Amino acid sequence: MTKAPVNVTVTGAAGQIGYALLFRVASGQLLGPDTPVRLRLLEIPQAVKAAEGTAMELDDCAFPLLAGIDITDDANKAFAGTNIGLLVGARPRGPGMERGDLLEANGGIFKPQGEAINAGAAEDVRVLVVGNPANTNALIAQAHAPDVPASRFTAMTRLDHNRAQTQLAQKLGVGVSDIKKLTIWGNHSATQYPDIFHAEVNGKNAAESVNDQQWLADQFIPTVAKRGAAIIEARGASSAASAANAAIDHVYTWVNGTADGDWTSMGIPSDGSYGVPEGIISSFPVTCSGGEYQIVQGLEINDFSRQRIDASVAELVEERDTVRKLDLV
Ligand SMILES: NC(=O)c1ccc[n+]([C@@H]2O[C@H](COP(=O)([O-])OP(=O)(O)OC[C@H]3O[C@@H](n4cnc5c(N)ncnc54)[C@H](O)[C@@H]3O)[C@@H](O)[C@H]2O)c1
Ligand SMILES: O=C(O)C[C@H](O)C(=O)O
Repeated sequence: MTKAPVNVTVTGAAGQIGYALLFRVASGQLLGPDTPVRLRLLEIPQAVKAAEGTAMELDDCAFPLLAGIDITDDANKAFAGTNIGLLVGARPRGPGMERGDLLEANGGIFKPQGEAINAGAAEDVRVLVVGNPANTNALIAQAHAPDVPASRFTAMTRLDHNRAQTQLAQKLGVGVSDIKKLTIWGNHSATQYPDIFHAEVNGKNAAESVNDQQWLADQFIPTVAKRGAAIIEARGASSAASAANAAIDHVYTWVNGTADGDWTSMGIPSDGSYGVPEGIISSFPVTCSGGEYQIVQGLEINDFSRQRIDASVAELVEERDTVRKLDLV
């Protein structure tokens, strides 16, 4: 190892996604084969032992890039000096819980984690929130880290992006890498809008190649938007390996850049582009370069897309207003 290790904090490390994620981070897939990592695992006290078990397994892999593992139930220790924060641990929706209850319960997690990031993270810290409701949890954390640039707080819609890519490739009988410039707009929820109007399939416009408005409206969009629920129904548990894979993709692309002639989807604080109210964390098409992302500008939004983007953004505004009333942002 010649480079200094990058500190990667993973919350909810003993959970399902944590188990699918940590080995890939430690093997170099998050940051590349030349970058050593030091893992910081944050768990609630009852799950620290399970996290220790995972750490034993990580040790047993003898990953050359793994410079060390710290395990704690203290957010301040977990985020001290961290460069990359993967915020996976969240409170799942329980029986009889309303959306507002869920947001309040998650406020109890993401507020102190935002404060801990503000207090001690490295200057270049980059945060990905995976734990649901991811966009608004990211907003809560960001609101409590006033000294960190807001742009460093992102929410995961890469899983939705990857899902859309495969659905479209299967419809057209092409490979996933033949598809470029897909966009997920809005919230990581059933209101999200997967947009193929600017996507390209082997250089041709995807919507024109599909040429099937009914498939788009009645199959493609609901399949992508409700895929999480379909996985829960089929597995009896929410997506874990695919979510971990998307987290790896999100950070890898953010740090290493998008390919020429392509873009990706990230939940990021809106700068007002495309009529999305400033400050809410909404998914946009972005290009990445030099460790920074930029919203793709100048896309023409047709009426079909406008309605759907507006509906998902309205849900995000409602979530923001709920957490505002709870004094969480
Ligand atoms: N954005 C996405 O695309 C996406 C996709 C799949 C799942 N998710 C979400 O990711 C989250 C995690 O999923 P999972 O399957 O790993 O759940 P899980 O229940 O298996 O694991 C969650 C872990 O978080 C821990 N945890 C709870 N509160 C914590 C806190 N304050 N600090 C640290 N750890 C804490 C729990 O002890 C548990 O080990 C869920 O909210 C899920 O809905 C998001
Ligand atoms: O955990 C969930 O509710 C679903 C998850 O966000 C997913 O998209 O698979």
